[in-house]
Amino acid sequence: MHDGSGRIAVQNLSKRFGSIAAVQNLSFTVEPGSVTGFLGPNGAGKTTTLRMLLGLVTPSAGIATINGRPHDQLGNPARVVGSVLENEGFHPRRTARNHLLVYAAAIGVPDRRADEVLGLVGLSPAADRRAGEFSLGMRQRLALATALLGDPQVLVLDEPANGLDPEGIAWLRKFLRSFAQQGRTVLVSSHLLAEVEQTIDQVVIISAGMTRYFGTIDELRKRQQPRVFVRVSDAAKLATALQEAGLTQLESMPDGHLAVAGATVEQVGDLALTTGVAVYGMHEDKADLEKMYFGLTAGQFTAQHGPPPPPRQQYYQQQQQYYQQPPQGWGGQR
Ligand SMILES: Nc1ncnc2c1ncn2[C@@H]1O[C@H](COP(=O)(O)OP(=O)(O)OP(=O)(O)O)[C@@H](O)[C@H]1O
Repeated sequence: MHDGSGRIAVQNLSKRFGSIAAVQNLSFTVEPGSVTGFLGPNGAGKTTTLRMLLGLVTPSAGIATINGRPHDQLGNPARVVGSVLENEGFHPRRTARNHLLVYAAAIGVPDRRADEVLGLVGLSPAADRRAGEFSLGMRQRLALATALLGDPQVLVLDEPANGLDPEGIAWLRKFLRSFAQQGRTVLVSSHLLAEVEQTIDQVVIISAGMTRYFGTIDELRKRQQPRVFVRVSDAAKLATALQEAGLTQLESMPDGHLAVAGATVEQVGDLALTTGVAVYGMHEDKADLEKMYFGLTAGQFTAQHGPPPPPRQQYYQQQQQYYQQPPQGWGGQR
């Protein structure tokens, strides 16, 4: 049987659909008590990965486990993991409560659980309305209620904020956090960092089916370096002075600015003054998580067809420093 840990482990997971490498050697873990974001642009392989985790797609290589077991070895999986995937279908003429009663019977939980989960997702007032009349946001809540029927230890949600209004998103955020605070596990996919940034503790970022970053969101924030952009009378002279002062991460921008990473405007201004170059303009580019996410996932479509052209290539390579190798010690491929 499974180990009851609430841990999700994805190890060297790959999936090919003919010539398309949808997922390539992906590895990450999701621990209980946390909300983990699973981020990547459209077509990055998120849904395919989640479907492999949930036993709906067979991996070409590698293994995805929940509680130490692949999905098909979980016994009564609805008691362990609840999931909401894209395009969940509901019988349009069935009421929300009836829909839940059918599922409750299928997984062997008492009927009263249907009303409990309707309450949990804020759908009690709509219990007797037909699902066909529901808005997209209400359907998302009903799908979540269905996932919660078995009182699972683990929740896996694919783009759950789709169709939710700002109030719905705020509600979902609070719900997922309190679910995780009970020592449960939440893995939530999105293609928008901003949508999940305030909800998640951990993040797995993928692009073109490969892991680009795996770690805490705080660590990701810390890795960002603000840059100072300066336009001067003699950029080469200032660059030499900056390097001598230990500020070596420099880049000449196409618009003539010199970008200096890890420096303050005061440092750059003072150095320009002592070096004797005139400053025509200067601004600081504050650390921006969204920009960094974009940098990590940029090139998804160019990477497979040769290197992207400069200056993007330069930027892309810079971002590689943020790439964090998955933890060592994974088992081999299955
Ligand atoms: N059943 C399938 N047959 C063929 N190709 C597939 C199949 N499912 C997914 N793919 C391809 O695998 C790649 C990854 O798709 P996937 O749906 O996993 O990405 P995603 O990150 O979930 O994207 P989105 O955010 O748009 O939902 C895409 O190129 C997609 O076209």
